[in-house]
Amino acid sequence: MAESRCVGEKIGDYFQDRGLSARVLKARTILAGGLANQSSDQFFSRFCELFIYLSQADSASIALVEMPLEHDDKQLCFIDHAPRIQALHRSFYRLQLSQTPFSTEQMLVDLSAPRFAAFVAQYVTPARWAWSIPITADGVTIGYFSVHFQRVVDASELIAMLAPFRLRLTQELQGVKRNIFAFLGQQSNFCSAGLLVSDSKWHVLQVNDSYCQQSGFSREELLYRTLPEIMPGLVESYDHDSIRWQGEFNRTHKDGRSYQQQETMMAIGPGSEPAFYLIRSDVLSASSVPNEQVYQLAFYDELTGLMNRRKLLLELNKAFTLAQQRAEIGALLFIDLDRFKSINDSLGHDVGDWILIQVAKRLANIVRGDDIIARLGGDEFVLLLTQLGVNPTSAEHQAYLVGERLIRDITQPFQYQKQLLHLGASVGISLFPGKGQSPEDLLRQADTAMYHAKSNGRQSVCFFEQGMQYQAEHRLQVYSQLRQAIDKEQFCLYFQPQHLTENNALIGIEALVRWQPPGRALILPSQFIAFAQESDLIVEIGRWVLEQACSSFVRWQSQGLTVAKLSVNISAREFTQSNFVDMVQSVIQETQMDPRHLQLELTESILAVDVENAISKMNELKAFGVRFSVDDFGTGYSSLTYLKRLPINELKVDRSFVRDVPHDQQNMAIIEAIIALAKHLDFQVTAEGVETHPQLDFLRRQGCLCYQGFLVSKPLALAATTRYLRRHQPSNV
Ligand SMILES: Nc1nc2c(ncn2[C@@H]2O[C@H](COP(=O)(O)O[C@H]3[C@@H](O)[C@H](n4cnc5c(=O)[nH]c(N)nc54)O[C@@H]3COP(=O)(O)O)[C@@H](O)[C@H]2O)c(=O)[nH]1
Repeated sequence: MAESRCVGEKIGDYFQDRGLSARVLKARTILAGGLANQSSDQFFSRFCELFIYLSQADSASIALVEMPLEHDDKQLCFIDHAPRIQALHRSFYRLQLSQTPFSTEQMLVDLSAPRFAAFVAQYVTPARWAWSIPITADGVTIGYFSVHFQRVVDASELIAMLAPFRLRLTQELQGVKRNIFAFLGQQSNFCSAGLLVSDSKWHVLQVNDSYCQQSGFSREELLYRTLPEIMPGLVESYDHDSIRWQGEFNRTHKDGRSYQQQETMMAIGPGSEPAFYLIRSDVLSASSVPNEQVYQLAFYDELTGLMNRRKLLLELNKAFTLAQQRAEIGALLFIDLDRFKSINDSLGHDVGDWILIQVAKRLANIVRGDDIIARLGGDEFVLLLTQLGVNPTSAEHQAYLVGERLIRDITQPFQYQKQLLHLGASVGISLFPGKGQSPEDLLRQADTAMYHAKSNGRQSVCFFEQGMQYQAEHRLQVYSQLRQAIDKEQFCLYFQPQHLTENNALIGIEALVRWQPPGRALILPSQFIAFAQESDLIVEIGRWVLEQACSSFVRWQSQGLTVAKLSVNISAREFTQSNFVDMVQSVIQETQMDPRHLQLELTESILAVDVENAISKMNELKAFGVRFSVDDFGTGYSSLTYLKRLPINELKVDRSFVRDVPHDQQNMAIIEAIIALAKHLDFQVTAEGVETHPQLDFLRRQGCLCYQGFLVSKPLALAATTRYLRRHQPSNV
């Protein structure tokens, strides 16, 4: 049998092998460097180019799997491809799609098998091996990455090379899917005009039924070809400077008839360099859809009906010119919703979409006739206020009042079925026209100010100041350094022991992450965790921490070094991921950790966002044996009602309360109250940050079961933890 399928290797297994060869590490480094600053537009082609170079392959492609408009068969859209390899790659992808039960597995195929003979024969130097791996999101295959080789292939090496980039690959593919297919898929069913979408290199990515009927060609015959082949003369005539370009052409039907059609072409996608083009074709004798519809598709957000980024930039240009002519001030308010992501992740995209529509309606109620509202994508909205007068102080004040009002309106709960959903908003404002300021600058400045509003504790309004620009650049720098730290595995774990107050026996250890850049001092979590949380990198870091902590714990157990519990910190972004429970379970399985020893530390704020969802996730893991503690207890907002309903095992008294014991009577009273509450609810209590004997004596007297802190031990590196565990085994104490 010439074909070998790597049966049994599931995606989750790919990450197990940590004994990576120098070649793989070098390839990862080059890929990370080459991809770090790639925009979404360039990402796929750069990825393929680098992968071909590093794996000494012949060709590579990335394809998106999508249900077609007729719902008959799965479609493939080549995101990146060289025309000469299309047929070969396509036949391979089709084969993979037909293997439904194996669709989450990689495939390695010998192309000398008879079934590929017809395709291989078309090439002067056909590849010998084809390797393909699915790209999955939430367990669903959304695309494939495929590489073809002359040489014999080591699939495990390819997987190891790819592993750190899978998440980005998935995210980029999801972005394309959202942009293009949602856009065209929904519109084309009711559009009797022909519609095609091409990428910036003129490859046809999607076409609707009407175009197939007009031209007589099937979708299969049109996809993957180029616009110059299908519509000769169009690209050459197209005026890149016009927003919506139109021309008339004589076309030839598949059956040889010639007919005349009007073709309208416009660029879509963010920024000044469009990623896609939309082409509408109207057979001149029979057009029933108004051009208005095409305009609507290109300039308005499909979900909310608000203007999109492209239209906003056009309006901004107009507003700038007018403001300059009239010497009047305007303001741009950049709005980002707080907690939207948690709701979207936990309650699903339908609820997320519903919320966005409601927010759009509330914003519409705030604005005056001339003001403009746009949705830039995700949970980002923009309000453009014009004609705020000539006095900067007064203009600033008016913009501030609108910002405050919109925060107030958005903060009002949204009633979704029987649930009340709570959102917030952070608002950044930049005034215009400024010296040398372009519409794009204005948008960037308001975005930067919004970021500051968010880091000021959310729900606030912040004006742009020049110094913020430098901070924004700094953030970008930290982001790419953290990204590299993940790819190059520059993190390590420290462990802090936890002891019983009564007899000082060792009861647990808490895993605490550190960042060790080569040749530089160790970086504490306070310097990067908050940033990792904002940028979502925490999801990857968190998984790594859990894997490493569990693996170390299991290794200690196998050496006879026992300790009752391993605590691991979980951040809100990790917990609200829809696959959080699966992720924890798969790490437990991969590392063979006994879940009864694992305690996940969640903060009060995580639990307060969406209690029902938190309860269901925690119960699922509790059934598996996992335990939970509430970290930094007393510093956030805890409703006693939900505390009772959550499957919690332990409360951790925050070290800010312990710090001034025995001098601060108020904090001592709070500690007493927490311990009493825990007793009633049958939770254990661990006090954090214990540094002195009087603090320990006080906690012991109050009946606090466990403590951790510098008094007994600082967090220890791996080898020091092993020695510590050895010293504190019951037999050695
Ligand atoms: N999501 C994740 N968050 C993490 C992870 N690792 C850490 N963190 C978060 O960072 C916070 C700070 O951690 P760290 O700098 O490691 O500080 C810990 C201890 O060093 C410190 N500590 C412990 N005892 C004392 C003491 O006696 N005095 C004193 N001044 N500091 C002390 O407290 C931190 C442990 O606290 P806690 O987690 O609340 O138990 C940390 O709080 C996490 O929120 C991670 O992997 N993922």
